[in-house]
Amino acid sequence: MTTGRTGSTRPARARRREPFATSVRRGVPLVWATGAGDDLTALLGWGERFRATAAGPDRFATLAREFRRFAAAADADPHELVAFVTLTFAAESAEASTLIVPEVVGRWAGGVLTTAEDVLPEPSAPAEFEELDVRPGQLSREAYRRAVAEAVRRISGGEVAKVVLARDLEAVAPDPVDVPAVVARLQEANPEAWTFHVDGLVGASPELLVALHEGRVRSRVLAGSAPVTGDPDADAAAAAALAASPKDRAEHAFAARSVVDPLAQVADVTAAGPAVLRQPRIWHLATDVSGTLHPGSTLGVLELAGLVHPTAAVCGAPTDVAAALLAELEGFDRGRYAGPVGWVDAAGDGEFALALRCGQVAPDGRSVRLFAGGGVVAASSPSAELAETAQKFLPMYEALSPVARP
Ligand SMILES: C=C(O[C@H]1C=CC=C(C(=O)O)[C@@H]1O)C(=O)O
Repeated sequence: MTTGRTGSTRPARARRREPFATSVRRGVPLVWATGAGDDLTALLGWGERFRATAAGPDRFATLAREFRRFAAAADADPHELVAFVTLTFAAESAEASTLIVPEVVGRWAGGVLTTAEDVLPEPSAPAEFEELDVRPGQLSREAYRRAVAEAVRRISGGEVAKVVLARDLEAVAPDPVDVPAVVARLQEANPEAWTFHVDGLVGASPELLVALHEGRVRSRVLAGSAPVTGDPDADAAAAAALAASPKDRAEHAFAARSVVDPLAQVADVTAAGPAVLRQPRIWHLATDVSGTLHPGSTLGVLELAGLVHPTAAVCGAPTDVAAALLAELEGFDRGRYAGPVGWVDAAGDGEFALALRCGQVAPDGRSVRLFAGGGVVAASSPSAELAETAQKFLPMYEALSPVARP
């Protein structure tokens, strides 16, 4: 399904020197942001010039085709014509995978917001502090523990090697959630992550599914976790234990292979890792993958995302068995959680994160469904996985309720 019109992109002409937190308060923009301080860069979008939605196994190809069709009719510099995209985790999801070309694109860098047109809304005033009421989601804590125990049994029986199991929470607000404030807090607290807001999906993911820039491919694969507590000695010990943990290294190896193998079919890639990566609330094992698309390749970043999704960081191994098992054991629709989220331009370049550490804001803005999951392998324990998911809810929880951080 598509709506919208075509037109041409005018040269950049409006520049505003203002904090990122002010730029995101101009209406409720589409957001893709990463970096700290002077290195913070963001792509922002206002309004809707074109929207395409898709479902099912062909959702990647459908959105890529619809965007190409739109771009072909638009008289624009391919690198200036940008779409924000969120795709569902599962082909069977009842939710839509959505691609939005904004009316106005903004680029925030070096303290300056640059837009092609000087038509932005004035920044809104922040909402009053409001504590959200966090309620159980569709999979209770006890049900999650049971699901992990059952997954370990199935792994021991040889049915599957790894499966990633998630649970959800419902954060309910008396007034509509102040999404710009949530975005600004997520970005400030998680500068190494990719902060996003696309079609009500908001979060800060530390995991880059795939990026493509003029033939150069990048990915950051994460799997294997330990909590960051703020105590330097305990944190150093946790990082060392994570780096040496056979359970986490096994969990990570599945994820790294699930990205490197498909990318190697279309690009010359090398992988560096795993290294221990510190996020504000959690350590991860991380492998950075980089390379160059094979000569003559016409693949864009959306097609690359479709090629690697779902990786074993969010699904498991073997992929098809793990996908069926997680659907059976979780028993809920993940929607866009753990699906690709990011942006693409009309040249096919762009960046996609895995939608982790995120929530889906309800259409009335009064609730946010939060998700977190963990990779289960033979040596996993239900209580440890439950604790790990609790740790992974923290970035969203802290951004929704502005509590002091250590
Ligand atoms: C599935 C999630 O995390 C993935 C990414 C990093 C580490 C993970 C882990 O250690 O289990 C997961 O594979 C999530 O945050 O919901």
